[in-house]
Amino acid sequence: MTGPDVTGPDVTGADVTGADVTGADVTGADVTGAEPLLRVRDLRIAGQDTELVRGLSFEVDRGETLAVVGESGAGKSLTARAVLGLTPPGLRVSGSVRMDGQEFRGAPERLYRRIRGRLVAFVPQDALSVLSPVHTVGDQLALAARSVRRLSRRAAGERAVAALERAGIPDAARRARAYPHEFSGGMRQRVVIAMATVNDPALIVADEPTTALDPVTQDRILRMLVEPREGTRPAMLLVTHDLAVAAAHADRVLVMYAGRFVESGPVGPVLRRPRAPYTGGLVASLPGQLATGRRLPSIGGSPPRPGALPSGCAFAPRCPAAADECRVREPQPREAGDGRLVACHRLVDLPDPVTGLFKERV
Ligand SMILES: Nc1ncnc2c1ncn2[C@@H]1O[C@H](COP(=O)(O)OP(=O)(O)OP(=O)(O)O)[C@@H](O)[C@H]1O
Repeated sequence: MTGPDVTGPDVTGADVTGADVTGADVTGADVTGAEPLLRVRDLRIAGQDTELVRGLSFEVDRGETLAVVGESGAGKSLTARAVLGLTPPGLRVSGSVRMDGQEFRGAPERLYRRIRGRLVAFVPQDALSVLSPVHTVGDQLALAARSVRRLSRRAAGERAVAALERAGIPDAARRARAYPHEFSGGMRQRVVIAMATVNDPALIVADEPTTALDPVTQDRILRMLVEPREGTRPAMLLVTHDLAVAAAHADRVLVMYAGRFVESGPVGPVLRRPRAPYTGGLVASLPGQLATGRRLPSIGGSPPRPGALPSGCAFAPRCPAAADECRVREPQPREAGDGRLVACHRLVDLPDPVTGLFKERV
């Protein structure tokens, strides 16, 4: 199925200028093996009279973790939800969301229900809330397995136990008959991982799944979510406000600001040598920078409300490098080498990295 918007002009829209991004396969209906697992093009999510996500394009390859970072309100969660077909009611979504070569944006809910679990699984912010208190853990896992596969009760039960075992729950066959409240906090988290992985999804969408947990537990859960199964590692779209989590778990990072694309690329280079001033500001305010004895720099001000965006680049009012052009036109993503895309008018004349711009700010 190929939605009309895949071939429409919106998909190759003006805000994606890099040759790789508008590559030949963007408009082609032919799906080749080279297509990434997830390809989002010109995603727009609008409320009553404000655009909340504004023309976002990105890709996630098989087995790769992409962290989506940015301050509160950047549109990270809405983007994740749009990928899952779970955008809150009342919001309008346009653009293209292709998974495994198939267009899903605008697909009927019954199609999305089928792919959620089988192709893509969701681990929400309040991950523990996905567990029902009135059913045994084994029944819940078996139900999740049967919702996407034709399985006998027995086979689904076996799949449930195998998922619990893989998630590190000892004596899984017996524990499958217990209710969530009978598990300790740590074991309940493992049950959630079993739920997310019971159908071997190719992509896991995780929205700040571990924010409330201590760093060691956080680290373990994120690793377990993408543990290879039968030699294949699931891909992950990881929404986080924590750059340290992104650095530890992601292969690539996508930085968002006020619903827009700011910068993307391999996580090490982007965080070590940010090129967009906004990324530079985020990196400069990492607590780790304190260890060097510098004052903690920060980006002055706060992000604009969706209904009160400035003209031009939304970051310009907070940007120490903003020029006249920045207050007039929104920058489009441009190739910046090393698999990097950067949306900044001043890309070519700013220091590389841009972190220094923020050193003297408090
Ligand atoms: N259902 C909704 N109706 C109207 N506006 C919404 C709705 N959901 C989110 N928004 C607005 O959309 C913008 C982006 O929200 P989103 O939750 O995606 O941000 P975020 O980057 O995930 O932030 P956080 O890190 O705080 O979760 C915010 O301004 C938010 O207030």
